Amino acid sequence: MEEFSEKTCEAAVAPVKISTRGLNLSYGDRPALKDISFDMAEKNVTAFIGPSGCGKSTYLRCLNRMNDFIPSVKISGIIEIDGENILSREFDVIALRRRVGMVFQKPNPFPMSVYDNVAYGPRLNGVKDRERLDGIVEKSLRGAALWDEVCDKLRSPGTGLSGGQQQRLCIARAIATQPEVLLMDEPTSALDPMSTARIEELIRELKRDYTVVIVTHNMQQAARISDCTAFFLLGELVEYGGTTKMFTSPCDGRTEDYIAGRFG
Ligand SMILES: Nc1ncnc2c1ncn2[C@@H]1O[C@H](COP(=O)(O)OP(=O)(O)OP(=O)(O)O)[C@@H](O)[C@H]1O
Repeated sequence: MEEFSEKTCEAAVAPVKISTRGLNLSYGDRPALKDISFDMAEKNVTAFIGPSGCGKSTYLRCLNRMNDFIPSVKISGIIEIDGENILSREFDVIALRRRVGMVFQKPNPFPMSVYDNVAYGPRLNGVKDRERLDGIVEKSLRGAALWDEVCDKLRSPGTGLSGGQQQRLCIARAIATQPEVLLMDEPTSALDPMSTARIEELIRELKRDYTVVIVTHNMQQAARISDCTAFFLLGELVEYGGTTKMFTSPCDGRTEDYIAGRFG
């Protein structure tokens, strides 16, 4: 494969997990992503920053082929996960969505109990044995730092938890199927500062086991939790590199202006 050395993150300390080359996406005739090429490392946190409408969520949705649901989308280029092109027609999308979990902006627990929310994915995958399910539910809730708060109300509705707890429940649900990659689209934007701090701490823990990709409008959040940062502007990846470097000495004037709050 062609080398794009400027598209690797100097702060990444692990092998490449997700490699994107020449990715273009348009909604009908309106381009939303233009010639995106970069590599994300395994078990790192990569943050996507940039003003509204610059293509961050669109790129995130490419990683689990959610854009397949939008009929007007035209896409070209390559995204490889572990060396396999996930955009190819032959790629098993159901298997991909098992490998790539997603957490959305607003907590969206299913209208069922805490237990059933977490057991939902494993059950879909054919796990029926009660003891095994109990084990998965406990492990996932512990992994999402929620177990201690809900272990005595597993049969209560997930929607009855606080907003921050609901978002951690959604994280538990996402990790219950043991994905390799966890996508998070502004996961704390609907939460109060305390719940946000709890989720940020959790994200730092999650990267022990998962490759985390997070879209955030909060620059301090990107600086606190990510190893590498990608700055998108008008569908282009303007700059990509180690978070510390990006926030202290960015290479591109547009990155500097955005980080300094001069636009966006
Ligand atoms: N389903 C869609 N149909 C048509 N255009 C869309 C669709 N989703 C996004 N777009 C357009 O694609 C562009 C990129 O949007 P996208 O949501 O990816 O940006 P974003 O950087 O994630 O924005 P935000 O930070 O506000 O979430 C925007 O111009 C948007 O209007």
